[in-house]
Amino acid sequence: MTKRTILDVDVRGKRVLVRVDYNVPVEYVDGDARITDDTRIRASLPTVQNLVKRGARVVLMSHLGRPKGKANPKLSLRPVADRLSYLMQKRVSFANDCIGSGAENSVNSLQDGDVLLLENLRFHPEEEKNDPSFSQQLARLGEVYVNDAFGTVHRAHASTEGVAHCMGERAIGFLIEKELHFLGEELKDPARPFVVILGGAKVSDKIRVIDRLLGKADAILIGGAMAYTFYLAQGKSVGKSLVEPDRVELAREALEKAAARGVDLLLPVDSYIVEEIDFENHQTSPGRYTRPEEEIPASWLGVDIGPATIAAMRKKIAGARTIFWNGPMGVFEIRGCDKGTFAVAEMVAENRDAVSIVGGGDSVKALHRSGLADRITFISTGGGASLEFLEGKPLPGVSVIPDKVEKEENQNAASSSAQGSNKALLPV
Ligand SMILES: Nc1ncnc2c1ncn2[C@@H]1O[C@H](COP(=O)(O)OP(=O)(O)O)[C@@H](O)[C@H]1O
Ligand SMILES: O=C(OP(=O)(O)O)[C@H](O)COP(=O)(O)O
Repeated sequence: MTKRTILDVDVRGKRVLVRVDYNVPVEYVDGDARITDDTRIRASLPTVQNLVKRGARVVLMSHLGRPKGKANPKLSLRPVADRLSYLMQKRVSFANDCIGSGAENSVNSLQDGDVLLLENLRFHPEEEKNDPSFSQQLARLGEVYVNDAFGTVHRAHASTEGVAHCMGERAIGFLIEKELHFLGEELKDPARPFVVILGGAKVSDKIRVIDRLLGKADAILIGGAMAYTFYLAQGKSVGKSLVEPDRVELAREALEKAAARGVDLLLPVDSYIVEEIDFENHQTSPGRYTRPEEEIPASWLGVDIGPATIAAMRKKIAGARTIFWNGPMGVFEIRGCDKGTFAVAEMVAENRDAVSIVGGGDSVKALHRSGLADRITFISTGGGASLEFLEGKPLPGVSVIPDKVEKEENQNAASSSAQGSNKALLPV
C-alpha cells in the first residue's frame, strides 16, 4: 500500500504546513553563515513548487543542527530562506519563531502561492520531546500537513509525528515518495556481495543499527568516529578520540555476532591522528599516521582512516554488487583529515558494476566535494533515516501518513506520469 501524496489533496487557497529537512551543512566566515551544500534545499523544490503552482499557501518548517532546545543565532534558518528564494527565483518570507502570534500573523498574511519559512523548530525543547501542546501550536499554522523531510522521518518529534495527529489532511511530498520507492526497490533484495560502509560522528544513533545490518550485509566497513567505540570494545586505547562510552557494550556484542555469523566487520587498522583539532577554524596541529595496529597514544585523537585501512576497504568495495555508504571516514571538512573519505568516494564511484547508494547530510556534501556525485546510482538525503529504513524499522514520519485508498491509486498513476517533471531524480 502506498501513502497519500500531495497529489491526493486539494490544496488551493489552503495553508499547507510542510515539514522539510533543511538541516544543511553551514560554515561561518567572518561571522556570516555560508551554506556549504544545498542538496536538501534543492531536493525539496519539486514539492514546494508543485504546491505553489496549485495555489497553496506554503508554510515550511525544519530543524537545523542540534541547538538543544535553546535559540542560537548560529543555527538560524534565515540563510536557508535566502537560498530557497534564490533557487526558486521567488520571494520566501521568514518568521522569527515557529510558534506563537508572530508566526501566526506571518502565516495569516500569506496569499495563494506564497511561501514562508519558520525559524528552527529545535529552538524549543518541546519539538524533540514530541510535546502534544507544542504540536497543537504548530497545527494552528495549517489546514493540511505534508511531510517531505526524508532525512528526519526516523524521528518521532512534534513536527514529524505529533502535529500530524492534530491535522485532518496529511500526505507525503515527492521527495519522501521517491526515496521510499528507490530504497525499497534496491534494498529489498540487494545484489550480493552487499557492502555497507559506516562512519561519521552520530555514533550512538548509528551503532544500534549494526545489529540488524549483520543479518543483511555481507560486509560492514567501519570508519569515522564510529571506529573508536569499537576499539574501546576490543580493549584498545583511543586517546582523545570521539567515543560513546555508553555504546561500548553494543559494539562488543556486534563484534561477537559478526564473528558468529561470518559477516566481515572491518575496522580500521591505522588512523591519521593529531594532538589538537579546531573544528571552528578548520585547523589541526601537525598529524601523523599510526603504524598498522599501533594504538592511539593518550594525548592524540583519530581524525581519519589510514592508508592500510584504505587498501583493505578497496578490496571489499571493488568486489561489491550493492554498496550503501553513510558517514564520512574522517573530519573531511579539514584538509589533511579528508583523504580517507575522498578515497572511499573514489572507490565507490569506480565500481560501475554495483548499485551504489550514498546517504546523509555530510556524506553527500563530501561526495559533492569529491566531484564524483554523478557516478553514484542514488543519492539519498537521509543518513540515519535510510539506515533505519534498511534495518526494516517503521519510520514514524511515514507511519503517521495514511495509505492511499485504491481509487486514488488508480487516478494518480495517470496524473503522476503526466507530472513526471515533479519526480525527477534529485537535482544534485
Ligand atoms: N574521527 C572523527 N572524529 C570526529 N568527527 C568525525 C570523525 N570522522 C568523521 N567525523 C565527522 O562526522 C560528521 C558527519 O557525521 P554524520 O552526521 O554521522 O554523517 P551524515 O551527516 O553523513 O549522516 C562530519 O562532520 C565529520 O567531521
Ligand atoms: O542530518 C540528519 O541526519 P543524518 O546526519 O543522518 O543525515 C537529519 O537532519 C536528522 O538530524 P538529527 O540526527 O539531528 O535528528
